[in-house]
Amino acid sequence: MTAEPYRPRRSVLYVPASNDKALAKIAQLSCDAVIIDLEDAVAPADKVAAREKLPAIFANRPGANHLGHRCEMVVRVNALASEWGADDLLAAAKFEPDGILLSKVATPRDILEVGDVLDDNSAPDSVKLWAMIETPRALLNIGAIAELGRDPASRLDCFVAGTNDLAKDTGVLATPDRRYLVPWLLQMVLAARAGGLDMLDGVANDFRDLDAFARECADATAMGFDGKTLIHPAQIDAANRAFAPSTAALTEARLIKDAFSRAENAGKGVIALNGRMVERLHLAQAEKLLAKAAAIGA
Ligand SMILES: CC(C)(COP(=O)(O)OP(=O)(O)OC[C@H]1O[C@@H](n2cnc3c(N)ncnc32)[C@H](O)[C@@H]1OP(=O)(O)O)[C@@H](O)C(=O)NCCC(=O)NCCSC(=O)C[C@H](O)C(=O)O
Ligand SMILES: [Mg+2]
Repeated sequence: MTAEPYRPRRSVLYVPASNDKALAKIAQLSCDAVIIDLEDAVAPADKVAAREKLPAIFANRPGANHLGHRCEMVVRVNALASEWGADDLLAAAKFEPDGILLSKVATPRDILEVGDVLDDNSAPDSVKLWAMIETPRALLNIGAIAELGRDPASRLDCFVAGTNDLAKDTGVLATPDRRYLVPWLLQMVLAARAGGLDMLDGVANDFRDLDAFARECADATAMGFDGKTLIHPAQIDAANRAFAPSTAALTEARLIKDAFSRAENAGKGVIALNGRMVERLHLAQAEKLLAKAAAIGA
């Protein structure tokens, strides 16, 4: 696997395809990506009409911002086993979204089958697959699913935690501190890293409580998530802040970079910096962080 340039996915907002007012807002939002939802945000009676809005939605695809980033457009389709899934997939693929988010994934086969459909329909390689990790079977199979990320032909690019469905299907209590979900969230991060995938945290349903939301973002950052899925525009700024490198981390990264660039440290694998051991792996980490900060203008 070669390292790809950093693509920010700090804030990823679900927008129900059935909600015209919300759809009209997309161009003004400062989130890194939107997920046009055909799945759980859309009532069964509205599913077909929601899918028929895709041409108009993609006709208004946002352009690049001042840093050259375009808000990614991803479509979440209904489970392939459902009556809508296959048609959703073919309809979404036509608009060459940045990603197609598969709901209720259970096994690697679910990803491979969709990849085959996209290949058969000549979808360009730029159309990636994102997978919801929201079923007990997905969690049990997560290592094998993540392994697909190591093969670019699979198109698998990103995992999204579906904590609402996980709580529903397992009976786990979703407490404000998410203590019973944390082991599974960490397992998702680990698997995503093994497969070279991005990993997005699940949604915070209580969208009016921005203090609780900021705490949840801080926890997600500490757990290693790349960003958070959101349900309301009010959550965007806090997510963008939380998943950006902190000032302290950037200061530390610059110190490490400066130290290794000094003549006396040339060729050294390990140095002492302010009483701490610093290795070249820390330099690589620091350079990655600085590149991330540059990409988001932090
Ligand atoms: C939760 C909501 C139903 C709340 O909507 P509403 O009461 O209309 O909120 P506001 O009045 O505060 O909205 C203010 C304005 O912002 C716009 N808005 C609201 N939400 C969005 C959005 N998601 N994207 C874009 N714009 C949005 C409103 O239209 C208002 O605009 P205006 O009137 O012009 O000022 C609603 O926020 C909502 O529907 N959110 C998304 C819900 C959703 O997509 N759910 C499914 C995904 S979550 C999930 O499935 C998790 C996962 O699968 C799991 O298992 O965990
Ligand atoms: Mg779900």
